[in-house]
Amino acid sequence: MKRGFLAKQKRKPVNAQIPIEEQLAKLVLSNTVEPMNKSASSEKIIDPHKSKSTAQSSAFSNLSGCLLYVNFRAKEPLPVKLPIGDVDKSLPENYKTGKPLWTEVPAETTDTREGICATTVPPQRNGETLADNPDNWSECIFLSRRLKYKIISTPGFPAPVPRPPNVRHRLGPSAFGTGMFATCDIKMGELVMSERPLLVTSGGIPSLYTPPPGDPKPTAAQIIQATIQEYERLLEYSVSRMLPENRAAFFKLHNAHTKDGSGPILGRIRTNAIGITIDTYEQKDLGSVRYGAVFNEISYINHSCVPNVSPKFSALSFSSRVRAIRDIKQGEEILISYCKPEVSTAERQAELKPYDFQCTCHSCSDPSSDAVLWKILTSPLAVERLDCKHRLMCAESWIAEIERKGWYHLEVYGTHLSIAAMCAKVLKKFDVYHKYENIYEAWTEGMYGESRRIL
Ligand SMILES: C[S@@+](CC[C@H](N)C(=O)[O-])C[C@H]1O[C@@H](n2cnc3c(N)ncnc32)[C@H](O)[C@@H]1O
Repeated sequence: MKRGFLAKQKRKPVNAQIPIEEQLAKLVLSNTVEPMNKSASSEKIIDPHKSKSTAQSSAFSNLSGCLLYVNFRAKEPLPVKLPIGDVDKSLPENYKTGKPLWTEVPAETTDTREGICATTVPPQRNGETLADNPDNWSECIFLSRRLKYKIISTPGFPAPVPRPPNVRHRLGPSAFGTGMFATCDIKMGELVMSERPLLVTSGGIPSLYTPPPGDPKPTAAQIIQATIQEYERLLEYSVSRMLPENRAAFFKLHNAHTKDGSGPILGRIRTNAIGITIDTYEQKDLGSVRYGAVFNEISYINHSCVPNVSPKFSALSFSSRVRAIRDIKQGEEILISYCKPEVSTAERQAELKPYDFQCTCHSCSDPSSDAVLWKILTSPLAVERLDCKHRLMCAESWIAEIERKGWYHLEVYGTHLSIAAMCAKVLKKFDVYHKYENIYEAWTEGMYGESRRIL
């Protein structure tokens, strides 16, 4: 429990010695709502255990494109908010677009150098259409050419996009525009649908605009606007590589960013992209990096702070699987959370601002929900000192409370399921043990895309 109002927020010190304009000149544009760390933006291989926990903690975070990162000389990048709403869109005086800073990477690349690239995953050969590959292709902007090589050289790549045995979802009108709905009852852990993204964009865009020497000093806001413009050019190139039906599907998506300087492509990314973790296999190491993905169908899933599904990305099939984290009834709307789960109502509402709506879910509407959330998040500590019998009773009452609230997206639900199962085993209540073990396995399948056993 390191996030949200439980966390002792360590604010990164702003480097006072370096003027903001200079810091902004080395701008890194991030799409994810989570601060990108150095390992993510440089695609460094990271500890697989750590990468697992990152994947878990970010299972629900959507991508709002609400942060800019300034890669100034200090060690940690400084996050700066991307503009939202009706803002001054003036550009630096004498602003001209520069030379493109990206390269195109051939289909079966073995290029492992650093550098921004626009590429297609899986490799698409000249003239291939959806009839040749119904699983589709993703246009990608990677911060290093090495990432594509790592993905396509993973043994077993590309695995087919997994499908449920029958179609379990449809798109249709919802209270929030278009949404996704269940076409049959779906059990906790089951696959609702899966899909390869239309577009995958880097978590960070380094220094796409630098004011020419001798030019009048631009303001911080002008540098942000120029960077957004440069980024849109790269995005235009990537979108121009799409199959026409994919491009049409992309431009059909909602754009909540029409007044803040975002171009039509960045605006759609900020409205519709979902944070994904790309885990790749290279020699004996797992590399894990954060990107953002826009989908033909998954991007129509609306938000609730009380979601009923979790999307999880697999690099092997290069697709996201949407699984139920609780039983879903036929006709129910499928909902994900665009914000972090374990934070207060005010923090969630602030995170949702770039999507341009006010959440009215029952957690947001209930003034007592923050206090209950706090109690639930700290509850495993309270049961720690109890004997097995009372620990089981307490864990069961927290499980019931979480289920009443519908907060299956909280990791603490899994904690209490495993506490209850382990206590029941010690007390030789094997029917109770199996009950919680089964729920735990189905729930982990839904939450993390893999069924985990209680050890
Ligand atoms: C990723 S899109 C979802 C699909 C969208 N409903 C559509 O018709 O294209 C995100 C947008 O959907 C709307 N939306 C999603 N969840 C919402 C909610 N809980 N309440 C109100 N509007 C919501 C907002 O306009 C938001 O910017």
